[in-house]
Amino acid sequence: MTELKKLSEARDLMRIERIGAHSHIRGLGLDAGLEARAVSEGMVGQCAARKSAGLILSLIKEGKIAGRAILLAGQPGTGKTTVAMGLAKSLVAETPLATVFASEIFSLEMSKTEALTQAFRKAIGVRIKEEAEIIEGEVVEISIDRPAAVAGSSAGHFSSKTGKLTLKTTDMESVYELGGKMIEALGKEKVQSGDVIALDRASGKATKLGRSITRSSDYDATGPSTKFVRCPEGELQKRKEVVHCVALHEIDVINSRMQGFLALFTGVTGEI
Ligand SMILES: Nc1ncnc2c1ncn2[C@@H]1O[C@H](COP(=O)(O)OP(=O)(O)OP(=O)(O)O)[C@@H](O)[C@H]1O
Repeated sequence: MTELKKLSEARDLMRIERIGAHSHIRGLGLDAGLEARAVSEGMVGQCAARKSAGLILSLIKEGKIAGRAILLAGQPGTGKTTVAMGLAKSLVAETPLATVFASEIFSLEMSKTEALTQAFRKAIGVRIKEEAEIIEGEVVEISIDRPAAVAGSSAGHFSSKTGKLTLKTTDMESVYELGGKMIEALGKEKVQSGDVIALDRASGKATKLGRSITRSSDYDATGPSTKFVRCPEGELQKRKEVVHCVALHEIDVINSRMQGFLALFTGVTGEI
């Protein structure tokens, strides 16, 4: 199920997490008694502030501080944003952390009300559960045809490619026609024969679950990150529950696009 959760990450369609000044923060670094450890989860020192934030954290978890605000005050660069981020990371992994810059509020392009509304909606995350049709199996063969480049189009244009993907489980084997979108997704994941993959037909997402155990002796040069998994059993096509975690602002952005909100769930074409 943990592998399948990966498929549900709709957020990477829209949000790119860049390495920044706060990327090393993974939590508040507190022990079970909410005391701050000297060095933990990317945090160093500032034990009193972290302990206080831990108190707020327990109030949030108990649902006793809804609708209230906390003001952190201090000299520039003393770790106010860091504590806020540690707090967000200590809640569930998908807790959104929205930052607002003064230049966004005092902007000629956007009204102050709009900028603040967006900031609030960026800070509210929702979980959307849906049942998705997933194809899960071991890759027997993958072949991609690259037609000769047409004048005027870029040579590596994905949509002009077609291909075939043979997948098997312990009980069955099937050949699927591949569309441009899925070829791109498989290419990104560097899928090759012997990999066990899960394909989300609707969103055109491919997830590599690992290499099949039966192929473990094929290569002697496998990295430490190579995970060996069993070839799936039963039907290739399965219905699984997928959870999308999105901020209200992201739903607003999708809604303002041509395809609308359904673009989150449905693919553009019927092919996989
Ligand atoms: N306790 C800490 N442990 C580890 N890194 C820290 C800690 N406090 C601050 N930092 C790091 O110091 C830098 C500045 O911290 P931060 O941006 O949180 O300060 P700030 O008070 O929000 O600043 P400003 O007032 O300018 O917004 C960041 O790179 C942050 O990761």
